[in-house]
Amino acid sequence: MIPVESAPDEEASLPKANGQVLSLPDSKPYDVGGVRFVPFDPLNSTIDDEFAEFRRHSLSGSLIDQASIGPTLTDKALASFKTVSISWRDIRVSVQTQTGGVLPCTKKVELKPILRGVTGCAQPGRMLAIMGGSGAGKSTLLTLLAGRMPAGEYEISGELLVNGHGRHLNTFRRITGFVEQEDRMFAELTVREQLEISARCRLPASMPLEQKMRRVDQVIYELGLSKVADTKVGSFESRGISGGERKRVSIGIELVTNPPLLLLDEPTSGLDSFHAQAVMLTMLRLAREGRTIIATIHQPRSQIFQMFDDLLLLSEGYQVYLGSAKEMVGYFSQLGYPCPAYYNPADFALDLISLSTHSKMLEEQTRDRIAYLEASFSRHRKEKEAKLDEPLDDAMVVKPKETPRLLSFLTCIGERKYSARWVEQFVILLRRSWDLMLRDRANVLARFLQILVYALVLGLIWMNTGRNSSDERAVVGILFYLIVNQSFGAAFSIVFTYPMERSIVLRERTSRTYQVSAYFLAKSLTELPLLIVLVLLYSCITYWMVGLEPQASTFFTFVVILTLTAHAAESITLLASTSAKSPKTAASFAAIMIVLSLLFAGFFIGPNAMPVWLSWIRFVSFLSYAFAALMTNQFGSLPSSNSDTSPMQLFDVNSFGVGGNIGFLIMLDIAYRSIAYVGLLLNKQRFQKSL
Ligand SMILES: Nc1ncnc2c1ncn2[C@@H]1O[C@H](COP(=O)(O)OP(=O)(O)OP(=O)(O)O)[C@@H](O)[C@H]1O
Repeated sequence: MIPVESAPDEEASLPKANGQVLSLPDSKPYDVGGVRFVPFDPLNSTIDDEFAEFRRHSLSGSLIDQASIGPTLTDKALASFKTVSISWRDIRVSVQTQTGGVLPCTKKVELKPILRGVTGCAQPGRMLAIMGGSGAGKSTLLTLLAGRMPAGEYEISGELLVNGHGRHLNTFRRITGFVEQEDRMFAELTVREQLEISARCRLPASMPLEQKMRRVDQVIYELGLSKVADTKVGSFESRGISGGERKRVSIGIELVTNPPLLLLDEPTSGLDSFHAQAVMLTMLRLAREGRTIIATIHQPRSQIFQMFDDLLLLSEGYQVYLGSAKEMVGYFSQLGYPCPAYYNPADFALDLISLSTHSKMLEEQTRDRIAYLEASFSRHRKEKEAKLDEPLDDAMVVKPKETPRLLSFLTCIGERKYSARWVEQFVILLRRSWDLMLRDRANVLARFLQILVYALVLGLIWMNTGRNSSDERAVVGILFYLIVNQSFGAAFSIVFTYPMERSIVLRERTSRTYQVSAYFLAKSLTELPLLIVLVLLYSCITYWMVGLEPQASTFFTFVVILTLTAHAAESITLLASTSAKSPKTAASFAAIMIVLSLLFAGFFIGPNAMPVWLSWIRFVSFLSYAFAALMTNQFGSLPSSNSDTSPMQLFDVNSFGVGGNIGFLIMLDIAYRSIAYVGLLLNKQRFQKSL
């Protein structure tokens, strides 16, 4: 274990010479923060023996008896592996694209190839870089290797093995850390909090909390985040940690579970060269501890390029190189493309394999060159393919050496689908939701201000109206306005909450951090105390200023009805927002539902005057029960001067009484929330089931 208390700071932890951060030597032992690292012997595979390597690692990446495992990895078999090698062969991916006009009959569906036969392998203790120009297919390949290809859109073929076996995608995803290009996390949480949530939810329930926290400390140290551990991550609006630190937090969220295979999509994008180098150095260190690291990367500087062990080059979906990163320049030189002196090999490779569209002539030239490079690589591959069927002798089997720092992988992965128990997930999420709500102080203050303004303006406009018994119609208008006001206030306060969290929640759900039910309940309960306080404040001002029925029991019943109305409005909004993909769509859906509830509440049009085929809407309109409950509460016990013109008669208020209407209101509220929960459950990322 790394002595966390005496952890050196981030810069001190990087190997240096003359003040310059250096790339780590490939195979020599090195010191980091007083700890001696003994890296794996690099396997020094070259393009010439690529297939021998591919074969060896497919069969020997695991340290267990291969014969005891079936063709597809089960959880139990997987847990026996200490390291993971992944190999793929002739991967082809195409996507269906639509061209043509707006009308369905004028549209043409075409199959666009993205990857056209890609082969490779990634081995423990090594870092593989996938490079290529923009649109070459890097992210597609990485996403496919991570087992996260979106369902429906893509056609995929090829072979993919994990430690020599077909993979079970759900299990595979659990042992894989996938760091996306975009950093999706809560701006208001600190670095430590982000990692703690990941550790507490994703490490096994049997692991003591102290050990989980030690793991968080260790990751913070490993990623050089000690100085910013208690700083908020921040966002575009509120400055927090730097871009490089953000990227490392994203990596840390995946790293706390100690995955043996880490895939990173453009981990250096948007970073300055110093931070890019620091991030990649961290990756190299993690690789040398025995992990398998695969990263897509765009135009790395030469120091970063030197850190790669293996390289896979893609051009327009074609594979033009696979092998040792160091051998790449020699390989292209043999093909007649020497790298100029003092040139960054990464720049050289990208210039060589990129399609230029500046002029027709250049495009033709570069296309021919790419075709030649692809054909050369293909020839090379076919020569070696025959060797794959030859039996391997024992001497060829490579077993990674255990280093003092080699972590015991997969001990961190629990046997259950979700590592933490439901109650624990719920408590963690409740705490997070609560913190997020309170830390968004501007929003809480705005909600208080909004309630005060609404209540005071309303009270001033209709001051003492209720005390003037001849003005019963005006009181009805006020009662209806109160519930409409509460409904829209509550709806707009939460309409953006879920859509704004959606991308983070989707990421967390994909990595099986928690169950949706724990998240949903935690989120629902967090809103409740603030809602009650706000309704109470609103009622205290309006009720007495307007001069409604002065008994205490009527007042408290009024508060209960208004609270339930606001809660039901929140539920219907949640229903709209969990089914929508963007805040704008959520707001439109919520507005439609609340306006329909309002139109059929019985204020504008009585039940008998409603068109028969539409009148069913009043039964699912929460405002119709809220309005009837408020009317009965206000007028139910009052002797009317003229029963024909009493407000209860005029508005055809139902005879369920206050209790009955409150009961229906609660039932509708529960129904809306339940549908919202189902919407949330279904609104998830879906992945291809094959490969
Ligand atoms: N769902 C899709 N629909 C249409 N085209 C797609 C789809 N997915 C990928 N592509 C296309 O496939 C090609 C490869 O995309 P990919 O994102 O893998 O490239 P990349 O090498 O990662 O590029 P960059 O470095 O710019 O991110 C691109 O031309 C992209 O437009």
